[in-house]
Amino acid sequence: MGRGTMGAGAAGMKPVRDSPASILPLALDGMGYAVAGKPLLSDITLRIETGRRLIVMGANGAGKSLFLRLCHGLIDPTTGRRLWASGEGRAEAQAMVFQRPVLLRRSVAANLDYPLALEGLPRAVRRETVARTLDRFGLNALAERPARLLSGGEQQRLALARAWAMRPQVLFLDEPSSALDPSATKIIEEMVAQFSSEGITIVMTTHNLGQARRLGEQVAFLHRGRLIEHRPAAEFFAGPQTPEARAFLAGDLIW
Ligand SMILES: Nc1ncnc2c1ncn2[C@@H]1O[C@H](COP(=O)(O)OP(=O)(O)OP(=O)(O)O)[C@@H](O)[C@H]1O
Repeated sequence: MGRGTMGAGAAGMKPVRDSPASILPLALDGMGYAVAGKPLLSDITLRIETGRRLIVMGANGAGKSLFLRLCHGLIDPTTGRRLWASGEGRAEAQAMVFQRPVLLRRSVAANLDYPLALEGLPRAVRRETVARTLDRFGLNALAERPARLLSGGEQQRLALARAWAMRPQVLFLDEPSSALDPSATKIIEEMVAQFSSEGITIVMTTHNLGQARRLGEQVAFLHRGRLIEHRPAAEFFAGPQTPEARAFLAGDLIW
């Protein structure tokens, strides 16, 4: 893990709120999503366990982004159920980061502060949290820069740092490094691995098979809106059980 890149460790980082009850595991029970009667996701049943790293894979249009959006609660299932252990997936216990980060037209520091303020945290706690987050992720030199003028890699680092500062129990990542070069991708992977080592549950889509191998503990493979494999990553990569997943992995080798 690139300590130099990441700055100071998490030791001493105070949670922004008292230890809340776990919202996980998340059980999806026959979950589906249809638009105008057309099913886009069908009959998804799986459990997302506390502290795991689940990689969601599949070809373009397989339903990966919809899957994340449904889990996170941006949209609701039209069939089946999404059941958090806590009853509700409290918004403050989850975060989502997209392929293209959604940043405010403000400084880097203000982008970190904003969601903390929305949470109603006192100014002193916010100031300390922002300072520690900047320090931890090597963002000090960028603190006063307009966030939207950062490079793509810096913007994504900020988006992940901002999510982390909220101390989520589960982080949904939708192709967080697909627009980035290899060195920026490496930093994003290091951040994800650190979050995971702190106990944050990771649910992530990626088209990068190397990344899926490096970060995945479990793989959920979607094909045309259906979950056709859900297994430990090592088993999945050693021998996918379905012809669709085999073809997908073979395609990557040919590429
Ligand atoms: N609101 C919507 N209305 C109609 N169709 C939709 C809607 N949202 C998504 N779709 C369709 O559902 C399918 C799955 O979309 P989704 O974005 O989840 O795919 P994906 O696996 O993330 O693909 P990619 O790898 O290209 O990002 C696609 O065919 C998409 O066009």
